[in-house]
This record gives sequence, C-alpha cells and structure tokens, in this order.
Amino acid sequence: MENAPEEGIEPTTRGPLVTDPPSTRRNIHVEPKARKKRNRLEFETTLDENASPDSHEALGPDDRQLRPLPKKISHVRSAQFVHGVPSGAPSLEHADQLLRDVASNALAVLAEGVQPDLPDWTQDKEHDEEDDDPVGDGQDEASNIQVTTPTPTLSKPPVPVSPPIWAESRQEVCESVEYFRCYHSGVYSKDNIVKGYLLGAYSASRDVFRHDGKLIISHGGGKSESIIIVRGGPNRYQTDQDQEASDKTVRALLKTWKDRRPIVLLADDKYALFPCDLTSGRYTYVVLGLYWISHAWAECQSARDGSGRVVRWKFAFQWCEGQGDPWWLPQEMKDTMCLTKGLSHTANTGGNPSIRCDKCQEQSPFVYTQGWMCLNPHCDVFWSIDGEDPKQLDYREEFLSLLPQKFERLPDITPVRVMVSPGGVTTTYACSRGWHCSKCGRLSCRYKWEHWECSNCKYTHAVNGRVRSPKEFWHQQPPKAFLHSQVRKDSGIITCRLEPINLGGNKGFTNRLTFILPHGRGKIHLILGTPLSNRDADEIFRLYQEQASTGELKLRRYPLRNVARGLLLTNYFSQNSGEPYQYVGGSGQTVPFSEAPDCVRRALALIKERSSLALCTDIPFNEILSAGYMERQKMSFHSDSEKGLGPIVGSLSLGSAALMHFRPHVSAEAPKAKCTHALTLVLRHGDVLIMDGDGVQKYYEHTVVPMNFRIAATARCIGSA
Ligand SMILES: O=C(O)CCC(=O)C(=O)O
Repeated sequence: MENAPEEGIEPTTRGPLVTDPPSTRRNIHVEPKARKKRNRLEFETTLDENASPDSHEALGPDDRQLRPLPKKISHVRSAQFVHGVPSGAPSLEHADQLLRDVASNALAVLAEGVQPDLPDWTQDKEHDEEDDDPVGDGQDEASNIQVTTPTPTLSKPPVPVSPPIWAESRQEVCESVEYFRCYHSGVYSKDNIVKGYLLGAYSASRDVFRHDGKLIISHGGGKSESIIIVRGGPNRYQTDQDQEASDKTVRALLKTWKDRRPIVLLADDKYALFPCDLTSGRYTYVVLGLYWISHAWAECQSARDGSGRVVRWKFAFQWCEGQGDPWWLPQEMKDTMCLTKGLSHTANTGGNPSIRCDKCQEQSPFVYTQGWMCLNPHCDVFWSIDGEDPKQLDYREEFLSLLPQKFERLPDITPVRVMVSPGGVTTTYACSRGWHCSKCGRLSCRYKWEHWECSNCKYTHAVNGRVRSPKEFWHQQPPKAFLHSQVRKDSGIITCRLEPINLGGNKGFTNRLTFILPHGRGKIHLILGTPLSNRDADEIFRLYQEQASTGELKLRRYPLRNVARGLLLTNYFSQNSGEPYQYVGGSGQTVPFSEAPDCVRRALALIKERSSLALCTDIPFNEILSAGYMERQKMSFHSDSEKGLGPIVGSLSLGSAALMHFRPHVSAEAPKAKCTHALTLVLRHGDVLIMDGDGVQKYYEHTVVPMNFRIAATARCIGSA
C-alpha cells in the first residue's frame, strides 16, 4: 500500500491557504498630490484613568469593507454521481433477497429494541469547519509554504522551568487543545472569533516582545509570499498580497479585538523574539498564555519580490492579568515583579491618543515617534507623514505601555482529560483526541488504543469501556441515497448482476456484487454479510475489541511521514500480522501469525473462506493489516501498490458502516478536476471486499471513511508478485 502522492503540508506559522489570483493584488502608491497636502489633524485623546481597552479603539474594521466570504467548496460532489448502470439489472429475486436482508436487519434491531443514539460524523453539520485535515486528500485543497528565510536564533538561555503546556509536533497541539486546531495557518478561528495565535519564525519588522512578554506585537492574516503546492499539478508561486480587513483571518482578528476576547498565544521554537531557547528541551511548541488584543492597525511593508509595497495588519497582544506571571520568567524576576506590581508596567497609560484623519474621517492610533499618520488602507493619505512615505519608524514608548484591563473570569487553558466514557463507549471522538500530561506538561496524541500515554514521560491514563455490539450500527444510513454502491456514469465501470453464493453449512446464502473496471484493469467484488452468516464476524468483532483494549492486539497510530515540524501520525490505529508489510509503521512492527492474537487469525480464516467461495479459488493470503477507527477517523486515499504485493487484496469490515471511494490516480493525464469518485461502496459489518487485479491499485486509489467505530482486517499476499 502506498500513500497518495503527497501534498506539501508544511505547517506554516503565518497565513491560511492563499488562493486569490495575483491580479487581486493592490500595492500602495501614494499619489504625490496627496502627499503634498498636509492633513488637518484633529486630536481626540481618548485615554483616561479608568479607560477600558474599548475606549482606546482607534481604527476599527470598517464594516462597509466587509464582504461575504466565498462559500467553502464542498467536498461532496454527489451531484456528479448517478446510480450505477448495471450491465444486466439484478433479477427480481435477487433484489428481493437484498430487501429481505435489509428488512431482517431492521426487524432484529426492533426486536432487540436497540436504537442507540449514534453520532455520525460524516453527516455532522456541526463538525468543526476549521479543524484542518492534516493529511488532506487534496480534493480541493492546496497548501502553502512560506519561503522567507527564518530569523537565525541567537544564543539564548534555556527555559527556567518546563513549560506548563508544550508539544513536539503540531499534530499534538491540534489534537489536544481546543484553541489551536489548524495545521496550515498561524491563526485559529471558529465562528469568526480567534481562539489561538501561533508566533513562529516569520517575524516582520517592528514585531515586538516587551514587558517580559506581556506585550507582543505581531503581524497576522496570511497572504505572504509562498509556494502553493498543488496535488498532481505544478506548484504555484504566490506573491505577497495586500491584506484586507475583510480577509477571513484579519476579519476574525479584528472582531476578537473589538469584542475584547481573550485568546491563547502559542510560540514555536523558531520564534526569534522569545527570550529562552526552546530547542534545548524539545519544546517545539509552547503555550504562552492568555492575551487580549489591545491594538490593531494596518501598516505598509515592502513586498518581498521588490515589486512595491503591501498592506499588512499588525496586532498588539497584551497579557491577561489574573493568570499569574509568565512561566518563562526566572523566579528572581517574578519575586521582583511581586514587589513592584502595579508600578512597573502600567506607569504610562495616558499617552495613546486616537486621531481622526481629515481626509477619511477614520481614527488611527498614534503609533510611531516620527509622527501620526492615517492608518486606514483605503484613505488617500494612508501611510504618509506630512505627505512623505515614512523612511524609518519606531514605536512611541506610550504606545508600548500596558493598558488597564479587567477580565471577570478567564478560561482555563489546560486541556481537560477524558474521565468518564458516556455509556461505556471508549471510541468516541473525544477518546481519539490527544491529552495533556499533568506530570510533565507534554501534549500527546492518542497513539495507543488501550490507553493514553505521554510521549515524554510515559505516564498513562486509561478509561474503561464496554464491548460494542454490531447491532448498535445496523440502523446506520449512508449519507447518499443508495443501498450498496454508486458508480459514476462516465467512469466506464460496469456493475454486474448480483450473484448468489452458498456459504455452506447452516450459514445460508449471501450475494456477491461485482464491478468490472474499464480496459481490463480488474474487478472489485463485495460479498455481503447477512444476519445469519455474520455469527463469525460478530465473534471476531468482540474479540478484536477485547484484545485491543487489553493491549494483546497492539493497535497503534504510526507515523505517516516526517513533516518539517515533527511526526504526523495516521488518522487510524493499526497492527500488522503475518508477513512484514512496509507501509504502516515499517515492517519491524509486524507480528508473525504464530504470535498474533485470535481476532487476527480468525479474521484471516473468514476472509480466506469467503474469497475462495466468491472467486472459486484459494488465495494464499499471508498478511493481515488490522485497522481500528474511532469516531471521525479514516484512511485517506492510497493504493496498495507496495512492491511484491500479490494482485488480490481482501478485507473484512466489522462494526460501523463505512464508505469506500475509488478514484483514478491523480496524474498529469487525469487532472484534479476529473478525479472525483468513480465508485463508492457501502461496507457494512460482515462484508468482505475483494480488489482483484494489479490494475485496481495501479490505476485507482481508495479511501475508507467509517461512519463510526469500525474495525477492518485487510489481507494481502506478500512476496507473491
Ligand atoms: O477497509 C478499510 O478500513 C481500509 C482497508 C484498506 O484500504 C487498506 O488496508 O489498505
């Protein structure tokens, strides 16, 4: 199995995905006429002793500039699908059999009175839109990498204490805290409110770390020079562009500033202004604490390609009092601060006038010692002092002073640990998330099935659950209106008539659905489970759960690949048995069948039995990859095309239903737009799927998206190709 061709998922510290065409760029050139004309300045000093941050507001986001965001491109392209076109429609009796299967499932559900309230994340409209997919199937996405050279790290002292919340990889952060869940941007917002802001390598002129970090000035909002790596196509170069108050990230930052909401600041070990060396302790990401935005204003900067200037928004973040002193301060400094509290940093609170521009009538803060200037990017006299472009700018000391503030109640930023499992279910989304180690502060992904374990000090935390029954998933309806499959009309795939299979003994009959791929590329068979034939599958499902929860079956999330900032783990748990299989975890993680738990051996036997009945020949499967999916986990697009693999792959589905999508490989010949799902199958408990032929892997890739908790056992023939 080979992972899908990789997109460049280089988590950047600044800037969301940039997709605006370069033509939208608007470099600022102040007309000489406007420069000569001197503004009539109207001073409106807004500060007083009791001033709240609101009363300092000088340059607010102009609501008239706000435009609706473009609608998010939907990943669901159901409109392009039509029902499969069978080469011969199923006979009435086969259709009848299918209906009877479905009806008997439904009756069994009713008889048991099992109608659990199962969340189905594939249909969950509330699913967090901004929770980026780190792997990214690349349907509609491109990632950008900033190309700015990072500021060299000067020699700094090590951190005086272990940071209270830290991580080695971005995935650990995104999976463990609620306030930073994006892989591609330095600003995480939800519902137009910024929750977290990451300070990283790409500092700009006039970025500031003052008052021991109680005042931080940074630039936010993306649109910087970057390389956009497009899956299956040539990379694109993105020039620096103007930021607009209406850009998604800037807009959210401005709203958060206006609402005076606390946000969490994080820093990575490349943030040059941080006073301590974070690399000394593998502290790649640290949570600094809660801040609020005390000022927001627009600046001009030279475009990196030398083609003019671009507008950049700057934000001043001030430490929220009431959360103690910053953890990175040495104890002596904290002691001194205690003595001088209230004196040192708030000495000057009265010198921050807002000034109204006589040209645009907007107020701008008095930021720079060189003089006041209008900071409304839409004003003719934006960024000019006395009609001249400012050459050098320094902040006014008054502007950098800490402002009075009052927060009634600050949120707790330490991630909460999952303590109880609702209804004894330990495969919920919450259970798949990372956690915070109370012993050493490290954030870790949930990488072991049987419990949470700190990746640093190995401290563990377990939650007891119960074994789930397949009946809990019978009522599931796939989100699309079809029973077993959907074939795209122009895919060339032929759906064959249903074939009955005698399962022998007292197991009765089932049906086989076969799809013939075009140009002799192979076949895909779906052998349906039935209530009668599923007794083995039910037992295997139970065994899998028991043996995984005790750790006898070592289900793990293995590194998918090394990204620049730490490991990226798969979004499912797995374990390989039998012959070594390179793809997941490397072949070293394989357990020989003689040592494999019962669940694996029984799954292998069932797959062998069903595939030999369906294909009328014995398949020498000698490897099983067991995959465990908690809610919202999935296996991204890939193909099983590792060298030495035999042409037949068979898999057994257990637990929740899943959608399996096939699409042609993305290549220069098959541009991205055409690579929609050619075939979608619904895999249910007890179903066995067979991919038959090299061409299935060579010309197609597949993904599996379970609707809820699911186990799959996939068998291959290794070393037989
Ligand atoms: O059925 C599943 O969950 C995924 C199987 C699969 O694609 C694989 O193991 O390669």
